[in-house]
This record gives sequence, structure tokens and C-alpha cells, in this order.
Amino acid sequence: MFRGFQAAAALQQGTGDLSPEAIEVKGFSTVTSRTSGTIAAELDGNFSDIARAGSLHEFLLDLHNQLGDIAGFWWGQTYVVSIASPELFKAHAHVFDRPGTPFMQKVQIGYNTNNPVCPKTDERLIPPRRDTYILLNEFFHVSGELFKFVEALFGSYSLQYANGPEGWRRRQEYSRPFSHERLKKYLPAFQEVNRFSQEKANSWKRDFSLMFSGMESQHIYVDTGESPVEAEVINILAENVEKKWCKGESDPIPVGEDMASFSIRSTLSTLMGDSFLDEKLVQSVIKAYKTVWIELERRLTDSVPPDENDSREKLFSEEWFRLFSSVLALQHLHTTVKEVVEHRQENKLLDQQLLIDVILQYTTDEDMLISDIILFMVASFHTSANLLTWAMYFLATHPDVQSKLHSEIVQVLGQKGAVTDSNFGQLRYLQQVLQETLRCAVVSPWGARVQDVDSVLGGHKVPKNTPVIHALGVVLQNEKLWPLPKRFDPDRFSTENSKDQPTYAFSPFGFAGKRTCPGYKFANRGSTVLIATLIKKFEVSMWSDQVVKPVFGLVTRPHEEILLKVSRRK
Ligand code: HEM
Repeated sequence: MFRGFQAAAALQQGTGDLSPEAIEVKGFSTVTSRTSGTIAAELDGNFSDIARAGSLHEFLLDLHNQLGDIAGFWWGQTYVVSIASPELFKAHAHVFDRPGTPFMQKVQIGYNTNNPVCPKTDERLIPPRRDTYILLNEFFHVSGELFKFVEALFGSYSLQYANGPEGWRRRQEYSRPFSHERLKKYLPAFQEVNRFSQEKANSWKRDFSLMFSGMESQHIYVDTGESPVEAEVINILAENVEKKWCKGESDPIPVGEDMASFSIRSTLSTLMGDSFLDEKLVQSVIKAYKTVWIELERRLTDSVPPDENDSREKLFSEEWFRLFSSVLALQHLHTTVKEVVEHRQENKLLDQQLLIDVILQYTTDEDMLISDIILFMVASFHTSANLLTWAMYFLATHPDVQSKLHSEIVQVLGQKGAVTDSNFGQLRYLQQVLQETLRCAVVSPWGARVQDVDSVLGGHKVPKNTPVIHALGVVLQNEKLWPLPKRFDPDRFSTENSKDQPTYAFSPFGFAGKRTCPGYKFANRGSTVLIATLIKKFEVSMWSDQVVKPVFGLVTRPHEEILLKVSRRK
């Protein structure tokens, strides 16, 4: 039995009090303190239960299955409450603040290492002294606080941790580049970026190679008055994937890799400006980002620190090596973003409407700038890439859905047309496919909020400062709301079938405090363009009878690369 179940038993006994003091919690194991290197009597709470379940999402599925829509458990030493019903989501929909207060001090990366080897050279790293290892470990380690593990990547000053009036103000400002009207205004900015790139290309020290290899640069930026340029840029990127697929028709297509490449490029080029026309820079960001992300996800699922005498300790040097590489990769990401910001500042463009400009207008604090840019990059890359990967997987394994989708695409776009602002809304079934993918694959399994006052939730007292997890994925898999929840069926989202869906039953982008995902339209538009482009031209199926299992981290990904077979449609 989960220890969290004991905690939540207090609810069933009718105490109505969710404070940890009101709940009897027994049997916590002791773990090693990394800092001191000695055994300390620290509570690991339900970490080992979470590890046993496989992930926080799977732990929450069991927890709510056994205890109902509201339950408590221990995230390390922090007592947290989790909610999993449209009604409880509604009751929490006004809460803005997010848990995980960061250290309010400057984050230093790299520490006092004597041998910082540039990740570009790939030179073998020499392990430094043990105390440096401990410092690095502390830097990355999941502490008792939710979201702490992502702090190393996003930085203490990022929007992720911004609460109260400042967080609210920042959030409002950063939403500007994602409004429909603003998307339209990207057009002159992009044209300017394009002209600027061509003029300045030769004077840049970097190898300037257009990321859209094989295409003329003037194709990248459209000059029609009405359609949002973002969709046009994404159209070009989608065509790029399409060209690659045309070439490799007899080979298996590594779909995750191609979807990641598309989503990273579309994010960087539409939100971060012309620096990312440099293919080498894009590649180095992808490499560094992957290294850091792998480490962070590992920390989420493997959240109990190793015991001094643990066998993992024997892997000391390997672990150190991996950790140190990720610190260097992180450092490289920070340096790159700093250069991109400087480039943007030095070369002021006429129409400063990109996300990077909005962030630059909001703050001059270097830490905040870099943190927020990295936050948006990371929040966009991984989620969009996995949404696309899962959508392709479901289409490959559901030929009937694929065929219906193909008919719609041909009907709306014709044989040659592209997705535009005006025909976007007609791709209704494609929207259903994306919605059902978000639901069925549980792309983003959970969120969280906190309040600095005592509150009541579902009739239970929640003490102030108790993090409340929004078990988004548990609700998306609730069989009362979604019969046969594991079945992929886009018709659930038809106008007819969805009219009785309770509000908040489908909240894949969060729902609370007007702080839902700011990039949801962006992700939706990009995915629509890419899927329409590819499915119009190709029939996709699985390359082999590969069994695909999901790994539920902060974002849900397949446990291994999915290989697709693509055949050009007649
Ligand atoms: C399939 C795609 C995506 C999914 C499923 C997704 C999901 C989410 C979720 C669940 C949250 C937490 C919301 C909450 O706390 O209530 C979030 C936050 C966020 N997302 Fe997304 N997201 C996606 C794409 C994107 C894209 C494309 C961008 C950027 C262009 C983005 C940027 C962000 C940012 C910056 C936050 C933090 C906002 C804040 O702290 O106020 N996301 N996303």
C-alpha cells in the first residue's frame, strides 16, 4: 500500500483536514544526505512508491483509483495534495501561483571546476575532486520541492517560478506574441529579418547556411497581407520534412527525430529571430538541450538520492561523467542564448514583435532574460515534438482514422494547397485527431498550484503553502468521462459527442489562474500544418510490429524511437 494512502485515509475518516499533522504517516525510509555524505534521518516520503509505480503520473493513477478524486501524499518531505476531477479543477481554477519557490540567488553554473571542457570539442572530461561532484549533484538534485528539478534548466528567475503580481504581469506581457492579432504582425518582422539576414550573412563569423537547405531564402517569408506569417514559415518547414520523407521512402522513418527537428526549428525561427538561421547554431542547441533534458528526466523518475553504500555509488565516475557533461551542456545553452540576445540587441529591427523582443522589452536583468528564453524553448520543443510523434503513431496504427483524415485534408486543401489562416478552421477532423492524441497519450500529465492562505477544496481543509497537483492525465484517462480511455477515437471530439463533456474534463494545457500554456495555439498551428502536409502526400504505417510503450515524465514520450513506413499516395 502506498504511504500516501495512509495520508489520504484521513479524508475517508471524515476529519476533513488535509494537513500533514492530522495524518498518521509511518514507515518512511532513511536516505543518505548528499551534502554531508553521511546517513541522515531524512524522509523520502513516497519517492520510492513513485519510483516503483514508474512515474508520478502512474503513481497518481493508482492513488486516485484507490482513494478518489482528492488525496494526499509525500513528495520527499513536502506534503502535497492531488486533485483529479473536473469539479475539483473548477474549484481550483482561480489559483495562479505555482509551487517550487527557487533559491532567490544568482544561479552559477560550472562551479569551481578546473577542467571545463568545451562541449563542442567533445574532449574527454577528467573527473574533478569529489566535493565538486557533490556540488554538481546538489545543483541538479530533486529536492523536496515540486518543480525544483527543472530549476537547473529554466533558472531561478524564469516565469515558471514567477508568482504574485510580478508573475501575473510578466505572464500578461509574454502572452502578447501568441495572440491571433500579434501572429499576423509577425509578417513585417520576418520580412525584415529575411532582408537583414541576406545583407549581413557574409559579415557574420559563423558559417551561414540556411536551415531550409535546397530552398531559396525568399521562399521563407511570404508577403501576403492576411495570413499569419508564422503559419507560412511553418509551412516551409513542413515541406522540408516532406522532402526528406520523399527521399527516404524505402527506409524506416525515425518519426521522433523528425518531429523534434521540426518543432525545434519552428520554435527557434518564429520566436527567437534570425540567429537561428545558422544551422550550426541550431545543431549545437539541439545537442546541448538533449543532454540536459535526459539528465532532468532521469532526476524526475529516479528521485531518491543514492545511499553512500548503494551500488550506484560504485558507478561514481560514470555518474559524475554524465552529470558533468550535462552541466557543460547547460552552460553552453546559456552562453548561446546570451549571444543570441546580444545579437538581437545590437541589430535592432524595425518591428520588434517576436517573443525574444517582448522578453527583452520586459526586463534588462540578464538572468531573467536567459531563464525565460530557455523556458520557452524547452516548454515548446519537447511538448510539440511528442504531440506530433504520438499523432503520427496513432495514425500509423489506425488506418481508418488516417483515411478519414486524408479525405478531409484533400477536400479542404486540394492536391496542391497549403494550410492558411482562412482554411485552418475547416480542418475539423484534424483538430479532433490532435485533441484525441493529447488525451490518449497524456502528453503533459500534470501541473500544480499553491496558495499562501488556508483554503478548502472539495470540503477538505488545505493548509496554506501546500502544493496542489493537478492530475491532468488522470482525468484524461478517467473511464467515466472517457469510456474505454485507452482507445484512440477522435470521434469523441466531434461536435455532437463533445457537447456534453464537462468543462475541465479536457485540460491538456492546464486550466488554472489564467496561466494555462501560453503556447497552445502555436503548438496546434504547427502540428496542423505538419500533419496536413505529410498525410496529404504519404500513407504512414508501422515499419515493423514494434510495441510502443509510453514513458511518463514531465512530458510523455515513447520508450524508444518509433519507426514508420511511408509510402507516397497515388
Ligand atoms: C503539445 C504541446 C504543449 C502542451 C501539451 C503543453 C502543456 C503545458 C502545460 C500543462 C503547462 C502548465 C500549465 C499550468 O501550470 O496550468 C504549460 C505551461 C507552459 N507552456 Fe506549454 N504546452 C505545449 C506547448 C507549448 C509551446 C509550443 C510553448 C511555447 C511556444 C509552451 C510554453 C509554455 C510555457 C512558457 C509555460 C509556463 C507558463 C507559465 O509559467 O505561466 N508550451 N504547457
